[in-house]
Amino acid sequence: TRSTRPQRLLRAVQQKAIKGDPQSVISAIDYFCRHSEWAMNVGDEKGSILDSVVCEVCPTTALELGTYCGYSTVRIARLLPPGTKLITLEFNPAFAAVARQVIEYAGLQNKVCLVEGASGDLIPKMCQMFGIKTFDFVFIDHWKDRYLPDIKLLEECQLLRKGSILLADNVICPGTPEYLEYVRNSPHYESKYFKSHLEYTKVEDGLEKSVFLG
Ligand SMILES: CCCNc1ncnc2c1ncn2[C@@H]1O[C@H](/C=C/CNC(=O)c2cc(-c3ccc(F)cc3)cc(O)c2O)[C@@H](O)[C@H]1O
Ligand SMILES: [Mg+2]
Repeated sequence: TRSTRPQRLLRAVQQKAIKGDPQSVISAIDYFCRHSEWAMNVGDEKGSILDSVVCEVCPTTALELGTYCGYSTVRIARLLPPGTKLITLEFNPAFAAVARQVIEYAGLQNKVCLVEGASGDLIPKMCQMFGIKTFDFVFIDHWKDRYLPDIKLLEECQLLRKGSILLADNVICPGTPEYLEYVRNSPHYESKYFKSHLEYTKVEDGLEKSVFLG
């Protein structure tokens, strides 16, 4: 049977990147998506905004919703100091299998914990599974209609603290109108929009950075 796009993306990493070199894995995926097949990775332009926010926050605990092929997982994990963990949630087993291999190729398996399952089921288990009290940083890039319910769940589970940073992809394209309305109007958040472009295209998109105020 035909390979899937994530499998072809993984093959491009294995053929073009250097094992243990996260930057070469990132470049191989960006090259594949620009010159072979578009894929819904955050990409290089929004990715450098992601990098700067991660470096500014220096999180000790980080969560990613929607691993897909592990591109943003590698971008985030490569910037984390030793001893910190990025927990990434992915409910599609085929995507999770590809992501594990991408993360391992980058040599970042010790900084990442990929948990297979739905965010709605797993978020309430973060404390019992990992002893996590609160997350310093959350990157949101899963199904767009799940952004809002999942941050409300993070609030309910008391997994956010004063100063926790949420960074959401695709707030323009495909768009997350309910999420934007909430974080921009809620007294519990201070929000800022980072204008950019949809990965590998000239279409406008951007990232919304929201600080939880408690
Ligand atoms: C139970 C569902 C909610 N909980 C969930 N828990 C764990 N993982 C979940 C997940 N939802 C979705 N996922 C996973 O996240 C990923 C989903 C990402 C959805 N992303 C998009 O749709 C997207 C789409 C575009 C896009 C933009 C323009 C266009 F023309 C076509 C596509 C661009 C992006 O950057 C995107 O992120 C998959 O790997 C999926 O299996
Ligand atoms: Mg996205």
